[in-house]
Amino acid sequence: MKGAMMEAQVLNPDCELGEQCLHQILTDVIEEVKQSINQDTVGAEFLNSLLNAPWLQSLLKVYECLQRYLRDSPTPTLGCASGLSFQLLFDIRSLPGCSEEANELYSLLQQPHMQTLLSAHDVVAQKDYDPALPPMPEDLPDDEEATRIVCLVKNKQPLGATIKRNEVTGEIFVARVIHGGLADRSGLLHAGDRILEVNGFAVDGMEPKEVIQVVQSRSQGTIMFKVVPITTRPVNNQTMLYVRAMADYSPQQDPSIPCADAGVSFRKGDILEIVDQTDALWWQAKKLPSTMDCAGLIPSIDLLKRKQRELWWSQPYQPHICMQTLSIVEEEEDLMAIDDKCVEADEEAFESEELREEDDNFTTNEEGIYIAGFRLSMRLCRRQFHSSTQACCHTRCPSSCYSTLNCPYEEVVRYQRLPQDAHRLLALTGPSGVGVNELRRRLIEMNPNIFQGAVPFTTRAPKAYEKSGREYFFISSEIFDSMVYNNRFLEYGEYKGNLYGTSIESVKEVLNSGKICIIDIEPNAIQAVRTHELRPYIVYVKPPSLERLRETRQDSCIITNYYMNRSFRDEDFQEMEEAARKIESQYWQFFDNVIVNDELHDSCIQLLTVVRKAQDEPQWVPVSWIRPITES
Ligand SMILES: Nc1ncnc2c1ncn2[C@@H]1O[C@H](COP(=O)(O)OP(=O)(O)OP(=O)(O)O)[C@@H](O)[C@H]1O
Repeated sequence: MKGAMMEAQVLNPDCELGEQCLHQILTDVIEEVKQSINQDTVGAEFLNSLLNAPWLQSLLKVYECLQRYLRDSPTPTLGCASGLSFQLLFDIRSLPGCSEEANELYSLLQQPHMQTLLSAHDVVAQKDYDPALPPMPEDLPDDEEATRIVCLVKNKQPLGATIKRNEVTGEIFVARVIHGGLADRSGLLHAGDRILEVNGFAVDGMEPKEVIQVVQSRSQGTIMFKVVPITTRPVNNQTMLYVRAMADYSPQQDPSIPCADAGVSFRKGDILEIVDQTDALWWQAKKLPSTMDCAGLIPSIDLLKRKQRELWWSQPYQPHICMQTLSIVEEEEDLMAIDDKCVEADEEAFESEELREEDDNFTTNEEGIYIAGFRLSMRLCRRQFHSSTQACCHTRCPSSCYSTLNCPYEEVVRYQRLPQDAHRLLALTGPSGVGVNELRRRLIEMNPNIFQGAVPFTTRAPKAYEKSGREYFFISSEIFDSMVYNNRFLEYGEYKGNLYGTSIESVKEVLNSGKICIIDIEPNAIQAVRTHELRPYIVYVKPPSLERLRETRQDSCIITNYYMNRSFRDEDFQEMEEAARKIESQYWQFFDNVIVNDELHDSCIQLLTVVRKAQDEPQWVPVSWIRPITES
């Protein structure tokens, strides 16, 4: 702007900057910009439209006037022009015969516009800007309460306040003012104000419902409240808080909510902006993304915990997944009796299958680059745990088993990975057979320089062709146990007497190398993966409809506990659908993204988009990942 002014000064030498003739300067600048528009410059067009804007022109004119006023600092020649005009009117009227000019002056001074102008002149001249209040009535009783008349102009929006009745006195109070609602924006109604009248109706003794009827009888227009304002208003020192809901909530199904219409319903995984926590039981929040100004009621963390606990106790007892120990798994393995109808693949069979994998290029890509983390034993070991009654939890479990009960809202912040930060771990999960490994493999194959799997650990002996650190890290049972003891595994388990596990170190090694680590995890390992060092982005691979499964998996094969690569059957699809339902009901809140694996090609493209999003776009992540809680 300074540059523009200098330029303008050159254009019009008659205009001195000292005289503040900005308007003239601007006109010259516009002229200059017009010429540059001929050169088809987009920036110049924009500047032209900006400088031509009527509001800017008017503003500058006002500015000039004010500058002139400040410079001249005029003083009024008289302070009571309206008084003088009355005197004149009186004098003219009392003249026996008056000239034409006197008559014209009389009619001019009599005009309301002129009188208002003179009166405004006097206010400015006398600097008498305070409102004139009527004198206080002298017979006011000493105990008279100060009342306030509040007029709100209601449109179709709700008023944004709830009321309650004092059961002893029958008085009606404003219970709460909803953040961002009409009442809140007016700044005139506050929680604790006692309502005396609504639209002229005295409300003392009325039921809250009746009061609301009076309010609602006027859906639009002015609503007048006569209130006794609360004397000590709580200081509003609210800070904005963002949380991820870990439970579902429906105000319509909650008999304890003070006003269901003011409630906000939410589902697991929704992000809520909490704007008011004044009330110990009912907070005010907005569900994001939101275009609404007005917040609504949600249960506070303590109240929601209580509700969750009540619900939990009212449900039939189920042994919790985290209560199982390794010995139980061993028993589970015994339960894996050989089904007459199945041919159980024995160790040898698996070995030969593993060899065949190599031949099939299953773990090497076209360039012969080895892809870690797809070995059958590891996959079968995990699958066995998953399919065996879902009762085992061989995952590092830093949070409590009842984490949802302990923390129905998880505090989150917006996190944008910086280019110099390690990539976020990409963890895929889904029901067995849905295609998690297929998608993962394709992604790594497409771009082995960008994506890499984590090399698992095992206690089994290496085969002749295997290399430690490639297929597996081969370690002793003692070392494996100590790693378990030290919580170094994201998940681990036993298969045919050997232990297998994915360690945090394996994942970190990939991340530290600058690549994107992509792993598949069982849903019950999600909690273990969600740490600030890995900052995982969790993608749920969801099966499409049964119909689409039948259509798309016609030529695909499934690896079951007993069969290698057998064709999908209808019961596999049904099992997959059932497993998906269970996973979604338990873990939905942890999913950052969902891919419905319908057409494989489309799913791969979707996954690539998701990966880019995960690494390059801001995401809501637990606050503890950004500000780790230090233990004292
Ligand atoms: N969208 C798809 N269309 C057709 N076939 C698919 C699709 N996705 C995966 N498949 C095939 O389904 C079979 C099972 O997929 P995959 O092995 O990836 O399952 P998974 O989810 O890893 O399950 P598990 O962990 O139990 O092995 C494979 O033969 C795979 O090629």
